[in-house]
Amino acid sequence: MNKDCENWLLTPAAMGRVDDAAARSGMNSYGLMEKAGQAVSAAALRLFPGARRFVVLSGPGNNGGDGYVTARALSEAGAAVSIFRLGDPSRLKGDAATAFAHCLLDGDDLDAYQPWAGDVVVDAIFGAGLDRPVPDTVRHVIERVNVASIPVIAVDLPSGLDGRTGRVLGAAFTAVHTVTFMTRKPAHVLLPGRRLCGSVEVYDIGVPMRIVAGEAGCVRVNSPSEWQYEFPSEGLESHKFSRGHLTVFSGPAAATGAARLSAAAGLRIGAGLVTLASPTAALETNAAQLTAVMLKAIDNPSDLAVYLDDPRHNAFVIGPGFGIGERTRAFALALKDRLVVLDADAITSFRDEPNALFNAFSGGDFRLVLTPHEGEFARLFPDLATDERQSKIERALAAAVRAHAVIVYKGADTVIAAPDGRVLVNDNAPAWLATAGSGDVLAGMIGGLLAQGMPAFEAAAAGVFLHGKAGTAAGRGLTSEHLITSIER
Ligand SMILES: NC(=O)C1=CN([C@@H]2O[C@H](COP(=O)(O)OP(=O)(O)OC[C@H]3O[C@@H](n4cnc5c(N)ncnc54)[C@H](OP(=O)(O)O)[C@@H]3O)[C@@H](O)[C@H]2O)[C@@H](O)CC1
Ligand SMILES: Nc1ncnc2c1ncn2[C@@H]1O[C@H](COP(=O)(O)OP(=O)(O)O)[C@@H](O)[C@H]1O
Ligand SMILES: [K+]
Repeated sequence: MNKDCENWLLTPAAMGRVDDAAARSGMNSYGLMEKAGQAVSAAALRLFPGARRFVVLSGPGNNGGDGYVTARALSEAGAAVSIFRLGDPSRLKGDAATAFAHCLLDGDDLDAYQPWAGDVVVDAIFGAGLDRPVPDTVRHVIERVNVASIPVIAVDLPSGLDGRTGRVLGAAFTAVHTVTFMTRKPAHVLLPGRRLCGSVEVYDIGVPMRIVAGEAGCVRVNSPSEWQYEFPSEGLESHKFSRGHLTVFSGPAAATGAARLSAAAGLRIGAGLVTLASPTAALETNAAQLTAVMLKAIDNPSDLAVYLDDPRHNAFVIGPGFGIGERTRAFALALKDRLVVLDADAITSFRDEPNALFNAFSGGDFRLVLTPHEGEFARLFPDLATDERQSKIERALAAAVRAHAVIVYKGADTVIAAPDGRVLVNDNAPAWLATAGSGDVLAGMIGGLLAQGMPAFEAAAAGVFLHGKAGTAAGRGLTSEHLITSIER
């Protein structure tokens, strides 16, 4: 993959504009299609050297054009190839018509394809141009291929997948491998798309980088290069006070564990000091289980006001196990001038009056990080959550703008969005992070990075990435306690 653009995500519409600009620049656009098809052919031969037959399914647009180039290249390499077409090939236009004309193999209608054992399907029916549910002919061929367990290599995207949202339009192939061009698209990283793509190969077909960069925007895949420049580094001059002071609010005596997980994670990610602010009634329970984390009794907003008199208490996590209601809202609003991660119960507490929260944090730099999972997101942003037209990226961004906050919209495909338009999609989280308390650990990690002076967007992105990395290092069967000890900065 080209290093310049390995994290970029372009929507199909943006990639369409790239194609147009490349053609206007005087490039030979058929040459791009030729390279695309050659790359797919090479991948097919590399991955399935023992295939009895490659079956190329070619559609009515340029994705189908890529398919005709692939079929020709496979045949020239000596492989057995059959082509099945959607639509009348005499109606192909432009480069796809040229690719068809250069491919001298006979083909048949898509309906006629009956899978044989030993087939490998090259799916070139639809790519970026799919804009409505697939027709029945395609749905039926997908079903036949699935039933026969035929491996599929997808060209650009598995047919049926919406490149912008990662959703399935009617039905979609499940590929073992997808070859896409220049950059990944949102559907390669958003669910369910990511699961349907198999391994994703990004092939540079030679569109000049300046043209791709012109459409790249601020939506990327989360990786250290997106936040490393702000990552805190301790030096010889550091002391614990210079590394920030994170405060995590504990719930009542019967619900203290979640906050302790956040606090321990905040310490582990490098905050110099971490205090657990606990109701007096839960002090003993907490004290029995804390060592490096400090403890402070805070029962009500006036205790909190006194605590906030010390400006060194710079970052806060509120929500894990804290309880839902008026007291939670009062605590959260009292923190409006500090760096805050608002998670779990604290999110739910604003279900009926989200604007009270958004308004409190609306002025100045963004300093609020909201970490909702799917259900919590729907409580704060019900209209966005139910808008089927928008992708998870678009929803997170709209929420960030509305809340004047960094949004960490959690899941296996966590999206991190800032009000200024930056968005990162995370793809390194293992499925075994779906365990009790793992979100509490994440909130503490982000809080610990905020305490050390990392700006909110970068802290959120780094927290999510390092959480995924820690989960991978901990391995299957991890518990949240083990996750914390696996955190590496
Ligand atoms: N990125 C790059 O640099 C390069 C990209 N390249 C390739 O181009 C691909 C994009 O090509 P594309 O724009 O022609 O779109 P594509 O996916 O072939 O589909 C459009 C056709 O499908 C039809 N159609 C759509 N939905 C339908 C439905 N539900 N049911 C039935 N029909 C439906 C639609 O018909 P219409 O809507 O006009 O009726 C139209 O005929 C891209 O994925 C990549 O593989 C390379 O060649 C090299 C350079
Ligand atoms: N299937 C999955 N694959 C990868 N990461 C996941 C998956 N399910 C959940 N996660 C991650 O695990 C964490 C769970 O957080 P949350 O739902 O708040 O759990 P809890 O409330 O138990 O702490 C989030 O960071 C989320 O992104
Ligand atoms: K395809």
